[in-house]
Amino acid sequence: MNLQKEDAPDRRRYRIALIPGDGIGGEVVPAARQVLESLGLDLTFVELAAGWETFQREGTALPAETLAALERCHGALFGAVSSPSHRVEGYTSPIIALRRHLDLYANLRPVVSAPVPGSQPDVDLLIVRENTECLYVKQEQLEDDGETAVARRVITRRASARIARVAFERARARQAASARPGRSPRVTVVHKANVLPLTDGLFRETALAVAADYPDVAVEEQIVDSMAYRLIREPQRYDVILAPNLYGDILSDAAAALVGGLGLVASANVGDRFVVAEPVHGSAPDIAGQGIANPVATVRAAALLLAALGEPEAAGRIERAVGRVLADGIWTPDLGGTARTGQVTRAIIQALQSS
Ligand SMILES: NC(=O)c1ccc[n+]([C@@H]2O[C@H](COP(=O)([O-])OP(=O)(O)OC[C@H]3O[C@@H](n4cnc5c(N)ncnc54)[C@H](O)[C@@H]3O)[C@@H](O)[C@H]2O)c1
Ligand SMILES: O=C(O)CC[C@H](C(=O)O)[C@@H](O)C(=O)O
Repeated sequence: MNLQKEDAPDRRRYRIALIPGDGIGGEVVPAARQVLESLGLDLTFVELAAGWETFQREGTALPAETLAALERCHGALFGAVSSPSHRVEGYTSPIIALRRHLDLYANLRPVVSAPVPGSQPDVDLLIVRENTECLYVKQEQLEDDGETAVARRVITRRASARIARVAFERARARQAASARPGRSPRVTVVHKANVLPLTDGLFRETALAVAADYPDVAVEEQIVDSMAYRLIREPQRYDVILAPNLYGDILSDAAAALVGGLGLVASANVGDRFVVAEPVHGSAPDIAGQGIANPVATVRAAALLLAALGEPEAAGRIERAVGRVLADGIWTPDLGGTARTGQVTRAIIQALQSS
């Protein structure tokens, strides 16, 4: 008997947390939810609070109920939060807190050419960003004189080794999936060990030691400033870029600019037991509330979430539908178009249904 997937006894159910957050998070997460709902998978959604507005309402940016509810979910889709650029007593970025709390130690950010204005051709790279330490331990202090501020930057061999393994494993997997036909897999280790030989030196040394276990994957190293330069000059030469937390943060926004912008680029925060997918962009206060946010990055984040949950086929369907909509020129203003968030979302759902 040929069972429809919906009738199959082994059909898996997923409980997915949605955390819209602030600003355009409240526009692009509902858009991605509609796309997920149109797939015919067995998904239930739980909407959870976090962010600046939550902080103003409840005195915490990441309520205990949100953390407790996440325990009962298979994975989460996060929108974006508005973190203030000045110190606010009691506020801490919920996405940074979630990464550490859930030990989501790998931040995976695929950057791929798109059929949109401003995208470089033939870019297909993956930024593998360490996601738990570096300056993100957030241990800052103002000295007694009030004139000097100090931040602690932590790099450990353990975290460097586990993120390096992720990078080399992904390089292998990308090769197997022929992400870059005819080219050998390669990991570029980013650091600033010429100036920071202890912290970045440890990251570099650990990554190069892990490389020895992957003789089939080429390894090279690149100092972060020249990495920024070469990334923009010749993005096509890169495959997997392995970076400590802050360098990975900065390089991923720069890389997004090479393929059509922040409206298109997604990421998955992955640990051994949980995944939180999110767009690379923030809450975009400059366009929030206007209905013109590009939903593609968050829709792609939903695809990364499904892939991480073990539904690569559904993830591939979403990616192909997004590709078709972009190729058809259905673009929000960030891409030079006039489409609104809802139009792009409906076009993606239509493309899914006709596939
Ligand atoms: N993971 C997160 O929650 C996250 C990530 C980055 C920034 N932030 C926060 O977001 C806030 C705003 O930061 P920012 O302005 O520096 O960066 P941003 O990423 O929010 O915006 C940068 C620029 O890109 C544009 N943009 C971003 N996403 C877009 C989309 N989907 N469609 C169309 N245009 C888009 C914005 O309009 C803006 O011009 C800050 O408070 C910051 O702390 C949060
Ligand atoms: O603004 C925040 O609360 C977090 C921003 C966040 C980061 O990792 O620094 C963002 O830049 C990102 O790349 O996810």
